[in-house]
Amino acid sequence: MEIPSLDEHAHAEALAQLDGLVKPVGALGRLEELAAWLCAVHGTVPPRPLDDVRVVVFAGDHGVSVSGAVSAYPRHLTAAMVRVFLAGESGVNVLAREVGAHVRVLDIAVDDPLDDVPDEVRSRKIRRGSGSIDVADAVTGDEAQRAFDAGVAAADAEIDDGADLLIPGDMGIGNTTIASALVAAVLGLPADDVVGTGTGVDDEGRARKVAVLERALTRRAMHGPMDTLASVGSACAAATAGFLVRAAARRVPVVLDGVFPCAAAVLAREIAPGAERWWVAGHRSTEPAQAFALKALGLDPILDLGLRLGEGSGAVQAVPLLRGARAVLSDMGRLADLG
Ligand SMILES: O=C(O)c1ccc[n+]([C@@H]2O[C@H](COP(=O)([O-])O)[C@@H](O)[C@H]2O)c1
Ligand SMILES: Cc1cc2nc[nH]c2cc1C
Repeated sequence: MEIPSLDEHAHAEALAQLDGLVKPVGALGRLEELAAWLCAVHGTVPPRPLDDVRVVVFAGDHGVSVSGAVSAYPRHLTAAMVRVFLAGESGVNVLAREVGAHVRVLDIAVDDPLDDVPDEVRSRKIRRGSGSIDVADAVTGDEAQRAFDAGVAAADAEIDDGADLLIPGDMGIGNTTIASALVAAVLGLPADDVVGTGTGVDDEGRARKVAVLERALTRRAMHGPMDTLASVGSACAAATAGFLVRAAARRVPVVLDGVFPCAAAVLAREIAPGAERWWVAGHRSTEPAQAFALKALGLDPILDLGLRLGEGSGAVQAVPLLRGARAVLSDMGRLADLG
């Protein structure tokens, strides 16, 4: 998929106009950078409003959680949380409402039956029951590709429906182990450096996660990003990567959230170099793998609130700052007009 360049002319013009606003040069700090980035994304100064913000939560289970040893919570919570998203009562639902963002949940690979949820939630389902990455591939190469394509289609659906800004969210017990494995595999990092405590495992739980990664990373050679997604990733990671690449290809900005979407972003960047220019990092999670992923992507998180919920919850909190950055360029007075 071809990734367009950002508009460098609009970026330079934005920086020049920012310097001329009624404030000391540079006084709006990071907001100025974000304003210029939005101009480069939209190719206009000021950028367009970000009215229609959409979170798509990719929900799925991971074979690695079957043993119950890598998460502080039982795997059945993945399916249960899908119903919570649909009821509008999850953390991201509540926070998204505050900023007027829409939340959709997609069952990509939830293991427990979800026969009671609307068909559209399951319309992009890839499979149930994935491999535990320490002993087997998570999914087949064909499933990884189909999941990637499902993510592409999910982005297309939101963009065709008028989305101005996209946020990939995640829900999946055990997915911090998967995210860490992906980051370690692509960046060549030791397991012990990338593994965190996820939902809150103790030292022994963390040591089990490290052992899983060590086995997963040496189990077999991986040949390219799609093979890595199949081997130590998951259908959800592949779908998130597809979503990210498509947003960039269609010039729609993305706010990245915590460790899982950021790990998927590292893979997406391998698949489509340059796509990362269309993304900003919404917040810094507590997971070390997210810090490595952001560094590799060259992204500096907007917020640092100690969040580790996932779902897209941190990214939605950055939306008012992006809107503020746009408003500065659009509505502030100019020094030159002071006389
Ligand atoms: O976004 C993060 O950085 C983050 C950090 C820790 C946990 N989570 C969420 O918690 C779940 C994964 O945690 P775990 O311990 O089961 O691997 C999954 O549903 C994630 O959305 C998310
Ligand atoms: C309750 C709960 C909600 C979540 N949201 C994202 N990950 C989660 C993990 C748990 C355990």
